[in-house]
Amino acid sequence: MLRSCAARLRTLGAPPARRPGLVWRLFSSEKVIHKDYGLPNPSWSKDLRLLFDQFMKKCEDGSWKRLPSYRQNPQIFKDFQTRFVDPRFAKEEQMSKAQQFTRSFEEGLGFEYVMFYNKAEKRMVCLFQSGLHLQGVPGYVHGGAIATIIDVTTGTCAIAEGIAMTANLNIDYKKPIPLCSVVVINCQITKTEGRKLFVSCAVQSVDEKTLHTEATALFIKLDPDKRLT
Ligand SMILES: CCCCC/C=C\C/C=C\CCCCCCCC(=O)SCCNC(=O)CCNC(=O)[C@H](O)C(C)(C)COP(=O)(O)OP(=O)(O)OC[C@H]1O[C@@H](n2cnc3c(N)ncnc32)[C@H](O)[C@@H]1OP(=O)(O)O
Repeated sequence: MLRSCAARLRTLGAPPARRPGLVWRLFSSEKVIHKDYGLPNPSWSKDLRLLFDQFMKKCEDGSWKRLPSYRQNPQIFKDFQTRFVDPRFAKEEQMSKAQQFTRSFEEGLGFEYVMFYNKAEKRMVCLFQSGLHLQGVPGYVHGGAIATIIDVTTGTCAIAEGIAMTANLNIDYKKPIPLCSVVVINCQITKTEGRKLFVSCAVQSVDEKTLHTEATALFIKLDPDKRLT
């Protein structure tokens, strides 16, 4: 498994394939191309590509939607920044350089993933391939990296309902995740109580035979009249 990961990484010197990105126009003549990281790249294994294709098929009837994914703060957070980020701690110039943690690694070395959302079922599926720089004990993914991708998947599921932050995250690590393997992270909103969103999550192997991790999370929708700090 490790060897096949290394072999894939050797191909990364090749020029990146052209892939669609989001174009944000700042001024009429100025364009910034934002690369969509939720699309296949040369580091993706056969498993990840096969699952990606299966889920893209599920998108054809509109029940599932692939979520694009960018390094910079997504547009949905622009309002968050204005309302909740204290300019004393985060200067505008710094904020323009801020990156989503999970997208800040070199291609193939960190978190390679794509998420699919089913609005009717309030369900999010993340297809996740861990890179060599996410190692914890030798040959396995670090527990903090697993917590991170669970937080991001459950968080994105919650944020689909409105801007929210993690208040609580409980994780049961049942079986270690081999480094460079692909796992399927399945989560769903199970209950909503006022501003509280309860999300359950399971991390399974591609063949669904191994349950690696289970988690529950509580997200709180932010009150626009309350400061965070
Ligand atoms: C398909 C479309 C998708 C669109 C998605 C698009 C883009 C997504 C792109 C990127 C997604 C990135 C996802 C990132 C996810 C990562 C999330 C994080 O990591 S957040 C960082 C970690 N969290 C924090 O730092 C939060 C710190 N805590 C707080 O700031 C506050 O506690 C709070 C969570 C904001 C809540 O504070 P608030 O004052 O608003 O609430 P209250 O305290 O009044 O509580 C309300 C209610 O909740 C109960 N509560 C609060 N905390 C807990 C807890 N820990 N456990 C249990 N219950 C809790 C509290 O008792 C109140 O209950 P009640 O009303 O019944 O009294």
